[in-house]
Amino acid sequence: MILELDCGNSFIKWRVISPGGRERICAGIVDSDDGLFEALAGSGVKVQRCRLVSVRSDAETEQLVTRLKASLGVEVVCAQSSSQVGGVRNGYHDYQRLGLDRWLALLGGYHLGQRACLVVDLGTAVTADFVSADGEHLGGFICPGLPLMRDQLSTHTRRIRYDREVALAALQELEPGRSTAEAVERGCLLMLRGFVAEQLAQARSRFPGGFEVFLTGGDAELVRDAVPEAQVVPDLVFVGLAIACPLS
Ligand SMILES: Nc1ncnc2c1ncn2[C@@H]1O[C@H](COP(=O)(O)OP(=O)(O)OP(=O)(O)O)[C@@H](O)[C@H]1O
Ligand SMILES: CC(C)(CO)[C@@H](O)C(=O)NCCC(=O)O
Ligand SMILES: [K+]
Repeated sequence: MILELDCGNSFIKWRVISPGGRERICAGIVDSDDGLFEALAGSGVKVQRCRLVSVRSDAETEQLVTRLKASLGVEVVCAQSSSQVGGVRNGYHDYQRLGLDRWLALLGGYHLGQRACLVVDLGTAVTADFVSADGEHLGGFICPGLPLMRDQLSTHTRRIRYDREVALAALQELEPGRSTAEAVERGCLLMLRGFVAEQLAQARSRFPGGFEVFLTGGDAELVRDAVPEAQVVPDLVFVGLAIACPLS
């Protein structure tokens, strides 16, 4: 079995796939390293190999890798920055600065789409990246994701306060809010949808020959009806991880 990890700023997404990579055995989302080891122990699967991508600090990533090696007794392969992989060329001036989750998601998108693509990842941060039909990464955009937008509002104002359950209910529709929770939750979601719509408009003018749109990340579902033509691929980073870190 192969254990795959996507270590983001807020959560670790994990999954276990069959040795050939065709079958997904189990998967989950945890909010800490401890949570990961608990979930793995609970799943009862025997892991033989492990690969991961992390956008955490080098120290945090090394700590997790050390613990994985010790507790599972396996080698751990970490995705690394690269200027070129799988027919895609990194578009950053300094390719090492491009977030590895973005790099893998766009490798995955280009691999699945086989033509120009727009990849939008909606997590703690929201990112959009453009890849041309011939595999040139044209760069992208980063903005705060929904969790950061709402936290900033409540941190920097005195009267914006409401609890999490009210927030979830507020997103059932997008009429102008009649409570603080509705006004903030819907306002932030409209900002996200506006961002995604703008990326789509940019892709249309950049790629007149057509393109694929991929949505991924924990909040992808919240914007999907703003982009009916998009494919929602929750595991897109893992598609790219398999390309960047093939296990022989
Ligand atoms: N089961 C879940 N557990 C946690 N968050 C979830 C879950 N399902 C959906 N989400 C949403 O996913 C968002 C987090 O997205 P995601 O897990 O893609 O990124 P992240 O790890 O926080 O950050 P990064 O962008 O650095 O990967 C949260 O805002 C939350 O609303
Ligand atoms: C933007 C995030 C936080 C998204 O997870 C990550 O890709 C990252 O830390 N990137 C580094 C900065 C950059 O991509 O330019
Ligand atoms: K991510």
